[in-house]
Amino acid sequence: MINLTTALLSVNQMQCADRLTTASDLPVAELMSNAGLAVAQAIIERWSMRPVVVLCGPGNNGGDGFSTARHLFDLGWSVKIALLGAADHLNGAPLLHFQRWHGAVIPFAEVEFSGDELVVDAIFGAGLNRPLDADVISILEAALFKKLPMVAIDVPTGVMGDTGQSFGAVAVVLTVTFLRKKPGHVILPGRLLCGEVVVADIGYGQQIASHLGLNTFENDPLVWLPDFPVPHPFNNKYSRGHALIAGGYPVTGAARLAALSAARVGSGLTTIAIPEIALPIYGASLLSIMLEIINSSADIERLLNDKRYTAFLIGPGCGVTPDDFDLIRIRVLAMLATKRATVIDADAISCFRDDPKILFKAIEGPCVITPHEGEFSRIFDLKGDKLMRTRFAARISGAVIVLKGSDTIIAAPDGRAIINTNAPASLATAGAGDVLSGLILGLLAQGMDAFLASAAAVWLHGEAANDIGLGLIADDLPEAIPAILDELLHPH
Ligand SMILES: NC(=O)C1=CN([C@@H]2O[C@H](COP(=O)(O)OP(=O)(O)OC[C@H]3O[C@@H](n4cnc5c(N)ncnc54)[C@H](OP(=O)(O)O)[C@@H]3O)[C@@H](O)[C@H]2O)[C@H](O)CC1
Ligand SMILES: [K+]
Repeated sequence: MINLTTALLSVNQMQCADRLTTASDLPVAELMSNAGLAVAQAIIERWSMRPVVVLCGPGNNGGDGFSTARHLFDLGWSVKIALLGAADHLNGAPLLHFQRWHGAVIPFAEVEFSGDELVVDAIFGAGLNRPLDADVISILEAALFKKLPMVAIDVPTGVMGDTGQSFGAVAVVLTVTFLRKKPGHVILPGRLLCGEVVVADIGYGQQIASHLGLNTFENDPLVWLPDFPVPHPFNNKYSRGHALIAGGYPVTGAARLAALSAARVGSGLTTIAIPEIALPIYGASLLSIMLEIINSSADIERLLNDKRYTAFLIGPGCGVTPDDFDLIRIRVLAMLATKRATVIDADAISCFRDDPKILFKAIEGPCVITPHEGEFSRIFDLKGDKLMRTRFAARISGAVIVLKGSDTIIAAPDGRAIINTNAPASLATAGAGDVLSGLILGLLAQGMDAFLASAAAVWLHGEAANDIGLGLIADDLPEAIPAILDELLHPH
């Protein structure tokens, strides 16, 4: 069972949490009061007292706003409420909190932000279900134009909680959400629009998380560290697996980067299978990485039948010309036929563009496919948000899908998904993808579960890039892995 600490809540799961909680012990109005107190708390921890305007919508998000306004007012702050729509449309808990408010209330149309120095966005939250109307967009843009810091309740108005997509949202400084983050807090552009995210427990109780069927997580060692292969005294180089990479020619750097990465992340042995013509190039630059010459399909068969190889990688540097396609496809299918862990990257993905079903049908063992958006669209004809597309691709292919980007998503065929948030923009550089596929290969070679190995590799990849900083080139990444592993496995 994956640690639920970094689990993300869908809008439905949030509503389920509300129902489970209000059915048992806490009425919605009290949850709402606690929500307002949490928002007020987060504000006073970050800003000195100043005039605040709370923009309130017609539903429970607005209700949180009324409650926030009252808590700030009770602390001596100067607060006014701007209400979208008519007060007599309010009902339930929002109405109750509106009735407890005795300060100024102005209609949205009269908001000018004159004298205001802080804006609380309590217009729409989890209930957003369509693009914003012009009056809402203009008020948000007016606040932005006046450079007023904004605090969003639950999510910035206009951000879809389940997907991170924006329908007219503007960036806020701070977002206060409840019980757990939503996917919209970590997937782009939502992540960038939310600013700092504070998660408050407003009375749900942590045990409720285990009743919500949570299957989406923010990437963090908490999710996969228990399954991470750690060297131990009884290890020998054979017990730590043997990674095999199909080496390209004349593009040889990709496979070498992948091999170094697999070795650095702990694969006991790492071999690159290369055509004889490439021997001088590979041989001149590699020491601990071994080489196998393959000049015929019989050579490949011999290698793949050797059970000592525990995981395969094909794709980096394969070279995409039509006559290459057939050879690459044959090799991919031969690797998959062994049912041993296989990573399929780059051109080994693209070469199935004409008939992806051939690839999907051959996937019976642990398999990880690592496309960027372009390669993804060559084998998956899917529309919709990134999280849904990655999940669906995993389900129809039977592979773990690593859809790369600043918000890489790792999805398993069983529906679980992990969203990565540590990757710096400097990773958009040639060869970084080869390093990532090598890291995944190295962990698979040691027997790690394909889904968790992919998440761990994506996280290590981002951490290494953060350690290196600007000016990063892919060549630096494998050498940065030991320090990350040391920090991860031997925290100081
Ligand atoms: N126990 C609880 O429920 C708690 C909830 N919390 C807060 O509640 C919000 C979610 O509240 P909800 O009422 O479900 O939805 P919103 O307040 O986000 O939106 C209200 C309604 O507005 C309509 N809507 C949606 N999108 C738009 C739009 N673009 N333009 C205009 N109107 C829109 C929609 O109603 P319709 O009938 O018009 O479809 C929404 O229902 C959650 O975010 C939390 O902040 C508390 O935090 C905890 C307790
Ligand atoms: K909001």
